[in-house]
Amino acid sequence: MPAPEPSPPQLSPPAAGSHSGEYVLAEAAARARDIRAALDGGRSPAPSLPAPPPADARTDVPATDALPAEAPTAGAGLGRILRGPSGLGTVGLHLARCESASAPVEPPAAPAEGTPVPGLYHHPVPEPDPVRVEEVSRRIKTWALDEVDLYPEDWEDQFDGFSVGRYMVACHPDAPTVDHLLLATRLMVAENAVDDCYCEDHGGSPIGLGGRLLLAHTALDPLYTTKEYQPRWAESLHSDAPRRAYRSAMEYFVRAAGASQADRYRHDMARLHLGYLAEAAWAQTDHVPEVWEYLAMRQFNNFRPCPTITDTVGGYELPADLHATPAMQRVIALAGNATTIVNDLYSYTKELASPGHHLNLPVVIAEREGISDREAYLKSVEVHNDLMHDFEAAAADLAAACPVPNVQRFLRGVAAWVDGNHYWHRTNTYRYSLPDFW
Ligand SMILES: CC(C)=CCC/C(C)=C(\C)COP(=O)(O)OP(=O)(O)O
Ligand SMILES: [Mg+2]
Repeated sequence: MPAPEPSPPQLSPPAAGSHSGEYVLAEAAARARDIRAALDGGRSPAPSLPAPPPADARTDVPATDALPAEAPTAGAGLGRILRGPSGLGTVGLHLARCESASAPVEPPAAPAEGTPVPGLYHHPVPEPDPVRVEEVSRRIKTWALDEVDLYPEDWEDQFDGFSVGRYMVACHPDAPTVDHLLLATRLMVAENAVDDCYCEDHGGSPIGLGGRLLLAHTALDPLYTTKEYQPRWAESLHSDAPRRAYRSAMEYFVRAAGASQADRYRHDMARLHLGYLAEAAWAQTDHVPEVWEYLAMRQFNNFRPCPTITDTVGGYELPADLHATPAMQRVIALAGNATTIVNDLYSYTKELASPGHHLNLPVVIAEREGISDREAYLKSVEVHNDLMHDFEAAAADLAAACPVPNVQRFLRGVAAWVDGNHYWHRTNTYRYSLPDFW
């Protein structure tokens, strides 16, 4: 008979009348501090990155600026929490700004094109640092071509048109270096390679998707098996572009991330793959889900894995216990959902023009609620706006309840990702155009 398990540490119940969410957060914060202290004597180190590549004057380009001081539509208190403090004497509170103090000031980038969806609640961001954008764009292309053989020559225009460098620089204004930005950029490219090649317009299909996704997932979450079968699995990771991209991007990420950050990412990617499978199952049977069912699918088939790496890309770590609290999970889910409905709105005309019956929120609302395409689109804008307001309120509540610096910084990082994601969709006129509804 196995020895009895030691009983888990008992948490004393919250004092009568105390707020249970705050109690959970305070306990989690204290436990995270204890764990951290036990592991490293109380320091809160940034995970180290792989050795830098050969000297290159622009490899570690510091940020020239962080987040906008105040979003025009947010109240001053909320804006301060989500976007960081502003005003005299606050420069030192922006981590990215600290490093840039002695850097040459770059001329502001020319404003990018693109019109925001009318009535969409969003926060404009400063033009991403053009020096960083150029460097990330150059290095990601070298990685795609030389390290993972990602695409044939005739896809080059689409790769360039995706503008992934601009995307990631806009979404991670507090990344300390270009090496940190590349962690996010490789993963973003790999995630899109899987979506395009397995699910969508570059040879994707719902048929057989489950098997393909599961095998690709092992590039993130390795197979542990017997000596006889291990080598066949290892070879398989080089056998197509999506798997080569996942494997390599994850290798870089794991070297930079803490163990719980890597595991957080694996969990978020399993969620994403589950969402792809539901979408594919509905496509196979031509099923149009109810609106709430569509929203549930889209909570999984979602940008979530991108904002949740904000701490690794920022060079710090949100402890697992704090990430796992219900309040933080709610903030993350609302942020992910808002960013993903932004995609449904900006990619609406592209998806209408694509083969098959592509589901997005306006399409599902029009069909399920029997209203016009225009009314459904405008209703989808309202759904997005409600999600954004709920995200901001939940983030502000959490920031007030849990004044732990890494929590505050993580919340600012998620908000920055939300804003950068909107910026990228708005300005990516190569890929997206708005419908004629106004
Ligand atoms: C980058 C990442 C984790 C993406 C996962 C899910 C995904 C592909 C989206 C949220 C984008 O949606 P969609 O497939 O509709 O993309 P496009 O509209 O084709 O840009
Ligand atoms: Mg879309």
